[in-house]
Amino acid sequence: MPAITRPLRSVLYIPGSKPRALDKARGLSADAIIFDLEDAVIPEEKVSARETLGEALKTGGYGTRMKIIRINGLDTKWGADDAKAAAAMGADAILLPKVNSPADLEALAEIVGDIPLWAMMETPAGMLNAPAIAAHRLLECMVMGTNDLAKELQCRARADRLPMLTGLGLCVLAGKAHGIALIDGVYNAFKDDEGLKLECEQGRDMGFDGKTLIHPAQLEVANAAFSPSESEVDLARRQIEAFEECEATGQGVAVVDGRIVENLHVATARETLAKLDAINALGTE
Ligand SMILES: CC(C)(COP(=O)(O)OP(=O)(O)OC[C@H]1O[C@@H](n2cnc3c(N)ncnc32)[C@H](O)[C@@H]1OP(=O)(O)O)[C@@H](O)C(=O)NCCC(=O)NCCSC(=O)C[C@H](O)C(=O)O
Ligand SMILES: [Mg+2]
Repeated sequence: MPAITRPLRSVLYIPGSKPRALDKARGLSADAIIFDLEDAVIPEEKVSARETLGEALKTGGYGTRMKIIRINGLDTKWGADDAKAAAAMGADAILLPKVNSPADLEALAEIVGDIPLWAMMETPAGMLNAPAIAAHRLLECMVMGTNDLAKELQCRARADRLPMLTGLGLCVLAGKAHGIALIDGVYNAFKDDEGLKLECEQGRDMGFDGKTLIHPAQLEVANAAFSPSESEVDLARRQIEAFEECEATGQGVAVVDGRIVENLHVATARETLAKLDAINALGTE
C-alpha cells in the first residue's frame, strides 16, 4: 500500500447520524474526516445513519480532506452491511474498529475488495499483534482508540498517559517499520485547550502524524501542534545550507548551533520542509 503523503494533523470524527455536523464539516479545517457509524451512533440510529451518511457523501463538498468511514465491527449485526455500504460510498478508506489481528482486516477485504483500510488499535490483543497488523497489504493507517484501550486495561486516566504508553509505542514501532500513517487517540475534554495541546505535543513527540478529534474547537490546536514550527523550519533550512557548504569542501559533518549535522539530519530537515510544503499546498488545492 503506498504511503499517505498528505498531512493528517487533524482527523475529525463526525457521527454519521448528525446531518448538521455532517454539513458543518464541509467548511472545517480538518485534514481528514472519520465519518462514524460505530460508537458515536446509538443502536436505534445505526441503519438510518448509513443512509444519512450516504446522502452527505453523495452531495459532496468535503474538498480535498481525506474521507474515511468507520464501520461497526464485523462481529456486530451492522458490520457486514456497513462494509458493503461504505465500499459503495467512494470513501478514501474504511476504518475497522477493535482490530485484534490481520485476520480481521482480511475478513473485511473479503467483503469490500482491495480498497485501502485503516485499523483502530484499541485492544491489548491488537497492540500485541501490531507488527502483523501493520504489515497487512491493504493497511494505510493505524488510529489509536485510547478510550477503549483504557477500558480494556482497566487503567487510571493520567495526564501523562503512562499506562498506555507501552501499547501506543508498540503501534508507533510497527507503523514506522511498515511505512504507514499513525494517528493518536482523542482528547475527551473538548473544552480544555491547554490539556489538548499537551497531549498533541506528546503524540507528536512520539512520532504520530496527527490526532483524532471529537469537536471542531479542537482543530486549531491539533493543526498547530502537528505543523513544523517556525524555529524548526528555520533550523532545517540552516542545517541543509550548512551541510551543503561542508559537502562542497569535501567534509561530511557540519555544525549548527553547536550540534553536529550529518546526512541523516539533513534527511530529517528535508522531511520537515516537505511537510511544510504539503501543508501550504492544502490551501491551494
Ligand atoms: C461532543 C459533542 C456531543 C458535542 O456536541 P454539541 O453539544 O452539539 O457541540 P456544540 O454545540 O459545541 O457544537 C457546535 C457546532 O459544531 C458542530 N459539531 C459538533 N461536533 C462536531 C463534529 N464532531 N464534527 C462536525 N461538527 C460538529 C455542531 O453540530 C454545532 O454546529 P452548528 O449548530 O451548525 O453551529 C459532539 O461534538 C460530538 O458528537 N462529537 C463526536 C463524538 C464522536 O464522534 N465520538 C466517537 C469517536 S471517539 C472514539 O470512539 C474513539 C475511539 O474509538 C476510542 O476508543 O477512543
Ligand atoms: Mg473505540
